Amino acid sequence: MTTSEEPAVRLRGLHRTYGHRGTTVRALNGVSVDFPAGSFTAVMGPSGSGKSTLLHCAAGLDRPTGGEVHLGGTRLDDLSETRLTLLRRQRIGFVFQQFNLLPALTAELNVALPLMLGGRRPKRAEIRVALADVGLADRLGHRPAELSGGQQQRVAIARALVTRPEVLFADEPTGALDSATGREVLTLLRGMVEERRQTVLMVTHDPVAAAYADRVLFLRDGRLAGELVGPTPQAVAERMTGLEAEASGAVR
Ligand SMILES: Nc1ncnc2c1ncn2[C@@H]1O[C@H](COP(=O)(O)OP(=O)(O)OP(=O)(O)O)[C@@H](O)[C@H]1O
Repeated sequence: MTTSEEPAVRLRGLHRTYGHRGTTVRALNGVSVDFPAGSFTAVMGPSGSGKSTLLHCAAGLDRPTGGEVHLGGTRLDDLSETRLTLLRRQRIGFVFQQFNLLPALTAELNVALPLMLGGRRPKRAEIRVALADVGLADRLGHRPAELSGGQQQRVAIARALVTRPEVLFADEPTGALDSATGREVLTLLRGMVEERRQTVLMVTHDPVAAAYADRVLFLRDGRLAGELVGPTPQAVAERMTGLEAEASGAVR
């Protein structure tokens, strides 16, 4: 269980290398950071800086090649595949850029699925509440193709939160949405943080999206390259411009 002193997620000396055509890519190169319970953190950085790798390692979707990942009091990086699958199912929620809903299932069944996979027979009422919480009480019987992009992402958020996970990981959750719809989704995530103390960790390219978080972490070449607490879109954009200039070699 997570106690008040314990961060929701703790990363220590995280390394992730990939072998690619005989060369080694260091996607993460020694990242240590804590994500407090009830906090909303955005991760930003130039393309290829390691954002998705960090999110995937922290969520137990990928294994680091070195270092430690702790979720509450549990160390993830050395769990067996079976225990890791179980832990992801019970304690982690994940939202993807492309929603990843099952096209043949209604919104109601998409949301019920994680509970069913966990061996439970979900009560109709709890699925309805989960969908009502994201403003979709009237869309229970719709399939993904019958919903707008923003509505599909809301179903995906309801699905990710129905198990009451300790941490919600979101990889570019507004990347496939127009800016107005994206803002609605971000307002929803912000509300989950404020009303439920939901811990949220989000990768984004968008300074406006990042400014919804309490804190923005910047990555460069697989390492932490600073943070902004209480970010504004302007401050985030300025940092990103600096990092991108460094990444392209314009500044050293
Ligand atoms: N499966 C893989 N095999 C080989 N290299 C990989 C793999 N996944 C990621 N990489 C490399 O690791 C580095 C970090 O990738 P990652 O996807 O984490 O970056 P990112 O910051 O999320 O990028 P983007 O903003 O473009 O999505 C990149 O150089 C990428 O090419």
